[in-house]
Amino acid sequence: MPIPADAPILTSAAMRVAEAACAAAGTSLSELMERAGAAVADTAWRMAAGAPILILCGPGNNGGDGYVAARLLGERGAAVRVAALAPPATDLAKAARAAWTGAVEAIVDGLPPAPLIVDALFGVGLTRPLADDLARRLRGFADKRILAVDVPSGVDADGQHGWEPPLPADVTLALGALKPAHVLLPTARRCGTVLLAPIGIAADRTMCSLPRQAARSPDAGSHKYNRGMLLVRAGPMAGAAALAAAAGLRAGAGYAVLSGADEAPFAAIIAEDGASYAARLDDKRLGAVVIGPGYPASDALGRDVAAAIAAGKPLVLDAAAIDVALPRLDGTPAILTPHEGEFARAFSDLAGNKIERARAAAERVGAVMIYKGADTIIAAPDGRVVAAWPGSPWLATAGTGDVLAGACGAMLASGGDAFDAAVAAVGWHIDAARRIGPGLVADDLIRD
Ligand SMILES: NC(=O)C1=CN([C@@H]2O[C@H](COP(=O)(O)OP(=O)(O)OC[C@H]3O[C@@H](n4cnc5c(N)ncnc54)[C@H](O)[C@@H]3O)[C@@H](O)[C@H]2O)[C@@H](O)CC1
Ligand SMILES: Nc1ncnc2c1ncn2[C@@H]1O[C@H](COP(=O)(O)OP(=O)(O)O)[C@@H](O)[C@H]1O
Ligand SMILES: [K+]
Repeated sequence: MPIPADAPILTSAAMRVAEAACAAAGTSLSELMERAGAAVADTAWRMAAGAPILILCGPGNNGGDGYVAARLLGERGAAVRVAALAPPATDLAKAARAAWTGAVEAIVDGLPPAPLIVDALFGVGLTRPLADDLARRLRGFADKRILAVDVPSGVDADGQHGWEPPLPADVTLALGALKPAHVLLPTARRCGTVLLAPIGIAADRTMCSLPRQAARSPDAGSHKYNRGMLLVRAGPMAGAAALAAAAGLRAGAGYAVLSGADEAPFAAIIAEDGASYAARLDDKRLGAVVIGPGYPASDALGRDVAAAIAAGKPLVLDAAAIDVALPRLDGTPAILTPHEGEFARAFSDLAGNKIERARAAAERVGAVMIYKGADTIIAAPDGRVVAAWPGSPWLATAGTGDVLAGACGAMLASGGDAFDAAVAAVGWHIDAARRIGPGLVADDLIRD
């Protein structure tokens, strides 16, 4: 399901800080609610296309947005009804309720539905799961078009609890910024198409969704070495390392060496005996080393990882190489690419949602983390985060992680910040997968 690219992601606490800063700078909270309600009204107007609309309002400011939207839709001539769970409890919601001159029905069994339901029950203020009765009544509307205001009600916006909403949305209109729940499973898949209403808050950009243009292009000043010389160290399953090396070239490396393999998928890749590995690590032109694809834990892996760390070159560590390297990374610029199982093994003590765990792991290791999965999170030791939801589910097939490791190597080898390199690699990987689509096998990503 689509999500706005390069959009800020704020927790509920950060939203309240941004809201207060806005108020301090002269924009009243009622103006923010008016803008939010206007954005809800516009989206509902387009989704309803003339059909009747039922707006479900909660007691807080999420409900307030619903009352504002009802008033504006009524002024436009839409057939709009309002049903409330409880009287408004905040001053802003009370004022918004008072300005709605129509009837307010109760959310009870038998409440007549409408083709479009606007869910303005709870937003970032939800503190516990919805009551069973309410959840059951909401499920009764599941066959209607659903527009969720900020988040589908019942979802914990911060993504701390994976509470499932009784009424998954077709469209979720995020107010001011995305929230963690829009980009983390299991809730992200309940939000439908996520749209962003920029209501005028100045959102911190430490956490963002994936930028649209992530791939890098060569220019007139490029040559094979400054585009990046990549060394991929093969283990016993040389095919995985070959995929990584080929992906490295496809993703923009100028030169790829596959060490410890007899053959490579492209003639352009230099496949050579592992005996020259140490000499390759010493090559001043070498931009990055990838190690881990197809290389299970063994003494040999330990030696090869240690040599790469000692060489001080930027590293991409995948699979078993992650565990081997962990205690001794020591400031070497690196990208680690664990999937769920590898992350759990290496960072079993970390708690919190996937963003918090990825961040804590990055900070602990002093390296960039690509915590893979359908809701991939990229985290830097300084706290920066990019969330890559929704990716491409066609990537759920063997070997695509090896391809990603190679792409990371390519981006890292061309120089610059390891976090930017990781973001570029994840973007390249997802773009390539989307171009291929149905039937994708990992080899397609390198033939592309
Ligand atoms: N922060 C901002 O910058 C803006 C926020 N706005 C809206 O305000 C919302 C947040 O408003 P609030 O903080 O008032 O919070 P909510 O409206 O999300 O809900 C809070 C209310 O629900 C009650 N509650 C929480 N969990 C419940 C449960 N499980 N069952 C029953 N009652 C429950 C609380 O006691 C409180 O009365 C946002 O999601 C957004 O829709 C917008 O008006 C515009 C600007
Ligand atoms: N359901 C999914 N939706 C989107 N991307 C996925 C999904 N499942 C896996 N991926 C992506 O596919 C890749 C799989 O990597 P990994 O698990 O290491 O596989 P392998 O070791 O077989 O190469 C990762 O980039 C991951 O983010
Ligand atoms: K809502």
